[in-house]
Amino acid sequence: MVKAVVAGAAGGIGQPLSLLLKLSPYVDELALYDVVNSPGVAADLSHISTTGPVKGYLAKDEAGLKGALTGADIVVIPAGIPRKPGMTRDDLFKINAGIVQNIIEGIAQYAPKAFILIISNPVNSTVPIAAEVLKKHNVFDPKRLFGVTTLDSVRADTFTAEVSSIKDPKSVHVPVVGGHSGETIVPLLSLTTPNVSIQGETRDKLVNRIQFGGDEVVKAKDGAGSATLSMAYAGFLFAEAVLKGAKGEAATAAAYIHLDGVTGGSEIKQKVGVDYFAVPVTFGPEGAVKAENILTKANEYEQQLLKVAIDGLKGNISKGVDFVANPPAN
Ligand SMILES: NC(=O)C1=CN([C@@H]2O[C@H](COP(=O)(O)OP(=O)(O)OC[C@H]3O[C@@H](n4cnc5c(N)ncnc54)[C@H](O)[C@@H]3O)[C@@H](O)[C@H]2O)C=CC1
Ligand SMILES: O=C([O-])CC(=O)C(=O)O
Repeated sequence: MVKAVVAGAAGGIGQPLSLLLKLSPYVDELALYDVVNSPGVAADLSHISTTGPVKGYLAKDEAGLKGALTGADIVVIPAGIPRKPGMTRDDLFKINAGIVQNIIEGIAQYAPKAFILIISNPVNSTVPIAAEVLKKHNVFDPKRLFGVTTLDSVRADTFTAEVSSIKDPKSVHVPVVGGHSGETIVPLLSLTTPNVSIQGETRDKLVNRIQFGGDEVVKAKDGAGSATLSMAYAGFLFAEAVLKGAKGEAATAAAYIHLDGVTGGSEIKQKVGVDYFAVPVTFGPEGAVKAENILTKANEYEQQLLKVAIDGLKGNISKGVDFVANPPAN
């Protein structure tokens, strides 16, 4: 029996993501947690004729976070505020850092073995925050904590198909590594399958579009938030990959992970010099069983992109670690 929890379930991502999880054969029970409206979303989804109960939990209720998390196998976290035009993901840190910290405190207490999937931005920093909180409670397992970067992969596949006139974007796979914001997102177009040849200005524009795809949506939504539906789809794909692996089925997807503690991770860490990096990960019953070092296969142009990404990630990671080590005065 697999119990999945969505924390931030009443939001723009949370609702469609909960819907997709309700439809998934890999999920037997759904708990929806939020500060508002989660019982309503749960009641709505519970009328869908797929098996498995759905229950809503509000932060202010007695059962609250504890009720939602107890017995959880997987917790997906899209709780927090989204960007408005003119903001960077890092501008969300001030509010979202504390929200993620609070939810992870609950996971450390009530579901320390759950797979944790963090969507809340800035992912480059919220994942280190989560790791530090889990470490404080002596329950940190790098194989079970993931920053969800799947939307970058989904965009890379879609946009690359567009410029290569490939009809079905699902038949394209572009490995995307690094982090999840602007220049920390590194698509390795030279390693695309099937092989595509995209050069010069077309390549530069494509890389830029993948790196700043989030801004495209923020701008188009014009103050009403950021990507929600494509993110719900991407988050669902990632959650299913983790759950397939847990069942012993073959599953691989890129994720932003703590490199120590995952097979192959220390080799990658030696190259990038930071603790966290998004790389292709293979999943198994214990979570991440292998991190694939594809960075050495990147071409010269991509090596330059990697350098810039690593520089950006350093600050994002230390900001997250520092937030837990030296909590800001209220
Ligand atoms: N990793 C990725 O690729 C992506 C990440 N995001 C991020 O996901 C987050 C959520 O985005 P949206 O769903 O559009 O925002 P939203 O504002 O529509 O929904 C967020 C939900 O979180 C809830 N929430 C706030 N504080 C909470 C708390 N302490 N505990 C539980 N729930 C709480 C809100 O009540 C709301 O229902 C944002 O930080 C956004 O930047 C968005 C798109 C892609
Ligand atoms: O752009 C944003 O703020 C939301 C996000 O992470 C994305 O769409 O990739």
